[in-house]
Amino acid sequence: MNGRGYVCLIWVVGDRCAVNSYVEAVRELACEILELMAAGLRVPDTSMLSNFLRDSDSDSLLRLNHYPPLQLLQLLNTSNKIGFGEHTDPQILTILRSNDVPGLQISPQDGFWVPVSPHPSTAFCVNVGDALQALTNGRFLSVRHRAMVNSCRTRMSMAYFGAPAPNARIACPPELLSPHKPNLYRPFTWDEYKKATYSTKLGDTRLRFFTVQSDHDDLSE
Ligand SMILES: O=C(O)CCC(=O)C(=O)O
Ligand SMILES: [Fe+2]
Repeated sequence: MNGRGYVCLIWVVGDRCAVNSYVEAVRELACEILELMAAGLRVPDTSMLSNFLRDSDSDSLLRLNHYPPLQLLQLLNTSNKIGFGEHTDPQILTILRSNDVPGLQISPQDGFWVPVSPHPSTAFCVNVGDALQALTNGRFLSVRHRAMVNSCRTRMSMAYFGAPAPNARIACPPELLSPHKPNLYRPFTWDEYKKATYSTKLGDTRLRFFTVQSDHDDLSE
């Protein structure tokens, strides 16, 4: 247990070849999605977002989550139905798939949770992360989500988090700025954002430390 519920984080060490092929394929998918998003935003350089993931120093990662069934957890005298507490993903884009056990929920609005049905053989769930929200000046919003445990079945999920390189500068392109849409976030590096992530709680909205108005906010408050 890692203090985030009953999620068991496994860093992949098994069949490297299969894992590498999977990561390459989902990275390509994420890049194509980001290029379509950039085109939709009419950014002249449509690879401006995908380049972050293609960078050889990209901090992208693959995470496997394992949620034992509630019945089993109750034998251990714990009955927390939340497997992974509510949060937004800090990175640019997440490509997630799970086995056929439901559990993922998204919150389009405070206090409301909408279940996302699993489609293990036909569909991925794609989450906008905080860095993409900043890069698009809030045109795309990072989605708050959580994962519940199932009462009798084990749930497993696999998430590819497409991230920038540590020293990459996260700044909205000038084409997305106008007097009516001024910059919401000050430029920051991915390293700075990761530090903010580590020094706050899982469910915190860390982008607030990077809003233009909060230039002088103290992370330790
Ligand atoms: O297991 C899930 O469906 C969600 C996992 C998740 O949100 C994460 O790993 O960041
Ligand atoms: Fe997540």
